[in-house]
Amino acid sequence: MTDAMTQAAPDAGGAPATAVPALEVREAAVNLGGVKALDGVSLTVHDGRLYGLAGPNGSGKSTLLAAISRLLDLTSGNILIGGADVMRRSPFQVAQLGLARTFQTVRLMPQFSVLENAMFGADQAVFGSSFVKQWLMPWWTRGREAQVRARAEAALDRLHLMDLRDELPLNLSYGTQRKVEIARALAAEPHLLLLDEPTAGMNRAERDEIGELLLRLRHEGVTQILVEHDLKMMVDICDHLYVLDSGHRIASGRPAEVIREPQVVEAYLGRGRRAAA
Ligand SMILES: Nc1ncnc2c1ncn2[C@@H]1O[C@H](COP(=O)(O)OP(=O)(O)OP(=O)(O)O)[C@@H](O)[C@H]1O
Repeated sequence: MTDAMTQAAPDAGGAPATAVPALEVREAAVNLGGVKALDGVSLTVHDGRLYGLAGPNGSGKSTLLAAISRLLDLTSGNILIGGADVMRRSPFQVAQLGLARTFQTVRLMPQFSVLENAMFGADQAVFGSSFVKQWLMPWWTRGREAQVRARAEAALDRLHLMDLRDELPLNLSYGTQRKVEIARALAAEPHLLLLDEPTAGMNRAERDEIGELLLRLRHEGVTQILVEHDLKMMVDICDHLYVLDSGHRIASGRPAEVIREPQVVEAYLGRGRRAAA
């Protein structure tokens, strides 16, 4: 299916396509140490929808999220967030466009409490780059701190983590640490949220809880891209599914239909068959 068809299609539960997409990836290519981690990938993400990004190990999903959040350079191609050219901006400036993300491996700061970790997520969104004000106007800083704390507490509350606000991350289970990471991203009150395997290491109940949270965020208008190996979860909650394989986009469309496409089945199963042979 082409992107033009994707935009015209009445995706299940999706909001109408807007004139300026929340995100456009145009022919993105990334070479990493001689490997074509991405090779001409294009995709379009519309406001307020929940997109799945699937693909077997090494297909380029994390590389794509890293490029969108400006943590690595494209070799060629372009990425636009709300029409703004990401490649001309620093990661900080990209966050200012309303982007927040979680990482494949937990990246909490172990010496800080759960609440303080969540406050880091809100910090940049509230303080922006007004460093001079922070030094010269302590009363301004105190006011902003209260805002940061309130946002962090609201985000922790959404994930039922307020009882753990004073704990250090290392005292928490891996699944709970992942939830703190999601809270940190939510504390930024993002418009576009990238989630790299947010349920890895979680039990079934925790996965269901995260699935419900992402659906709630979707109903609140947060545009999301979810990288996830659990295809059932993708089918259950995503409006649209993109599938990568070996750095190429191999499928795009309604999740329940996409996972049955022969090239998707081959990408997931063929690899296992070839390895077993
Ligand atoms: N720093 C790096 N140097 C060289 N090659 C890399 C580097 N990081 C990733 N790659 C390669 O780029 C390709 C895409 O990797 P990427 O991590 O984006 O895949 P993925 O779909 O996220 O995989 P997974 O599901 O296992 O997380 C793989 O072939 C990987 O080995």
